[in-house]
Amino acid sequence: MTDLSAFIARLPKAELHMHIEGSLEPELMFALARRNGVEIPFDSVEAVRAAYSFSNLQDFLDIYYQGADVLRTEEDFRDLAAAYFDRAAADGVVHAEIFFDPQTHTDRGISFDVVMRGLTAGMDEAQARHGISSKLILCFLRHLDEEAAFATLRLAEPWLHRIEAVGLDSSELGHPPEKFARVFEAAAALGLKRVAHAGEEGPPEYVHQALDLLKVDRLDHGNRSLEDPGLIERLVREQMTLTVCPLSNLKLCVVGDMAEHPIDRMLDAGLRVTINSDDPAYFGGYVNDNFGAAAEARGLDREQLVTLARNSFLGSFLSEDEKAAHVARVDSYAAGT
Ligand SMILES: Nc1ncnc2[nH]cnc12
Ligand SMILES: [Zn+2]
Repeated sequence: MTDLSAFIARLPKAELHMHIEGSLEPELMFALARRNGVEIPFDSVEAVRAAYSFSNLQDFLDIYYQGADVLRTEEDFRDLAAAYFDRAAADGVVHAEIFFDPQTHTDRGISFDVVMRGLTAGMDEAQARHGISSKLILCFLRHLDEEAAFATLRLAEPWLHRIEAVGLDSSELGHPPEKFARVFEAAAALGLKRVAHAGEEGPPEYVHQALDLLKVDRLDHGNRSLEDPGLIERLVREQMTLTVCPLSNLKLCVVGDMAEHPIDRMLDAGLRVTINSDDPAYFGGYVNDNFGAAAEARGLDREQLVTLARNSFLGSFLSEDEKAAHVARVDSYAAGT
């Protein structure tokens, strides 16, 4: 282990952009397929991994939604969450705000309550076993319509005590944030915070819409904001947190090579950027792999890594006191190493 990867390994951090369905490792996919008697179109774990070669977001989404079909019972969702939290704990994650895609499940006849009971059981166990705190972000699938998003929001109402925010994910191009402005307004009225994927494949205009129409508290990805200097200035001025996902960007061809990743340009511009894993089972790495890959390719130093870790808490939905306590832990770790 290099000095830098040892430093990353124990750096306290929060993860703010991780789709729980995207943490389904092929081994668990096979175990759940067997347990539930579900056919999957692969012979082996190796064959699954070999199929994970994508040329854009849609390529990935097609296989990601197919993989989620093995998730059927409350226990499956609990096992999925438990596996993620065990792995995250090993990476020094002390707080996670995780996405889930209820429509992927309710559209297959799995009830919203089954998903919620399973995920929240996994979250509560992670708190007890590892001391990891966590929050849930309900994502609407943007390739579906506004009415379906409203129906999902209604299903969430009995669970608002366990849901922190709503998000927007799936196929970005052709599905601008404006399509969901009224749903996000209704979510805000219910007291939910708001985030949205924007500027991953979509143009800077989608980032403007996420800010102006969805009134997001945090921006997921946001890479293409760099094409619009006025937008960068605004994001810096508003101290908007961007949840950047380097290995995802590489695997989905948002960047051609990690050596071209803009993470250091974003930091230099004064953007409040964080590093996250997005869909770790599909993109070849958990959060520390993402820190390591970006640090190596872009020559990030300890000070930049500490800024990224501080940002992960500052950009979280923890209380101001909790944020301050975590930031103090990051600073004392940095001072002691
Ligand atoms: N990177 C990503 N972008 C959009 N939707 C997603 N769903 C899971 N991962 C995603
Ligand atoms: Zn994502």
